[in-house]
Amino acid sequence: MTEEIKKGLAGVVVDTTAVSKVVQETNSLTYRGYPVQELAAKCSSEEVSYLIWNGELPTAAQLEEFTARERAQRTIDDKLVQLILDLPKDCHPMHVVQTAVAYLGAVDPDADVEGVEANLAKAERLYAQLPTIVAIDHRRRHGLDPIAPTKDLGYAANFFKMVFDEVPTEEVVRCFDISMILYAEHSFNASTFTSRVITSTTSDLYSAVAGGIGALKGPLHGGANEAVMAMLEEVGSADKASAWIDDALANKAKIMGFGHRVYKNGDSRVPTMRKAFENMVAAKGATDLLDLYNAFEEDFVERKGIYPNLDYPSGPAYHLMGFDTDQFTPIFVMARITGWTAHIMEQQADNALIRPLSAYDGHEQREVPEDRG
Ligand SMILES: CC(=O)SCCNC(=O)CCNC(=O)[C@H](O)C(C)(C)COP(=O)(O)OP(=O)(O)OC[C@H]1O[C@@H](n2cnc3c(N)ncnc32)[C@H](O)[C@@H]1OP(=O)(O)O
Ligand SMILES: O=C([O-])CC(=O)C(=O)O
Repeated sequence: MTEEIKKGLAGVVVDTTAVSKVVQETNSLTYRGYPVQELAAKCSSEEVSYLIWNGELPTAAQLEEFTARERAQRTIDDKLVQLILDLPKDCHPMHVVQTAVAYLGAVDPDADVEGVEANLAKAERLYAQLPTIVAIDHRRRHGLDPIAPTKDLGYAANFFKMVFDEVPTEEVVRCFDISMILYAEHSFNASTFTSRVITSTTSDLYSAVAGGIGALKGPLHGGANEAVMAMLEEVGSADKASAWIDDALANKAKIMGFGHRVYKNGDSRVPTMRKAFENMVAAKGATDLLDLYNAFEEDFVERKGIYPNLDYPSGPAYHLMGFDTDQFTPIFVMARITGWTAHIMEQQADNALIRPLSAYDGHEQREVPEDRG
């Protein structure tokens, strides 16, 4: 029998989803039917998370209840704080986030309770606590004590306060919030699919999220926002972009922040995030970085016809917000927790074990030799 191999599952439709729709032909993305650009223009990231989980935008009363629940759950227990503080300072922050999620699963007596109600409660708790986890990890690496979350600030502003002990201008907070909206969900990407595979075995939500974190870490996926910044720093300035690209292409390197499995003519989210990045450039007076960003993009697109993905503008935007490069992907986790958990609930509601086939190309069957030398 000759099987057709779909390497990387490219082009394979494996299930249905009502969470979001990515349309390659029109470069469009909708969450529960709403265009992501409109959500970014008109909503807070909290409203968008509510939408992704519940299928509808919240009313004012629903939003008030949801944000009150979120704010009330931000504090993490002292044992988890200590666990984070005890991890090696030079480990990747994604390992810290993954360890913290595994811990939260270990101490949740309802970890294995299935169903939307139980899983939504866990999803909301993770959403509320991930910023606290990321902030503590940032501060310990700088030799600083944790800063407790405050109930008086919104999701994004509270995160800045916990990381930097100050809240930047409203404009900077809004740029960050927009990145949270754009990163929240993207159909069957590698990390969401990983979470769905784990859920399909009837494993628990924490295990599925921890698996998603592992998949997101890789530079071909979420890790690209860190790799973009490292690359731009290595290039140095706009006038060096062309020669750097020459070298990279001669070495057959993948250029980080460009290309996408689904979008071949540009990522639906890039124009919105690019605008947010430009706002950050204006706020920080970082025109050199914008010049480099533009020169690099123009040169690479002209040569290869491969367009930037969301990680290209978000990496330098986070840099200008003051975050360390190796915290960019944990910040992505803070946003994507919403999408992952919505998919976990969707998978659980109509489950089939995900188990594809493979074509064998190893040794012919053979006998184990008696004499093995
Ligand atoms: C939030 C996110 O996860 S968005 C994705 C973030 N990842 C990155 O930015 C990493 C860089 N990009 C890539 O590696 C790829 O574009 C991926 C992994 C995102 C998508 O890959 P695929 O859909 O498998 O595309 P594929 O690898 O088949 O690319 C098709 C061709 O374009 C080339 N190509 C695609 N992206 C790039 C790139 N960034 N740099 C150089 N060449 C590229 C490939 O080498 C390939 O060329 P070939 O046909 O001569 O072999
Ligand atoms: O959809 C993908 O393959 C990757 C991506 O852009 C995302 O997860 O946001």
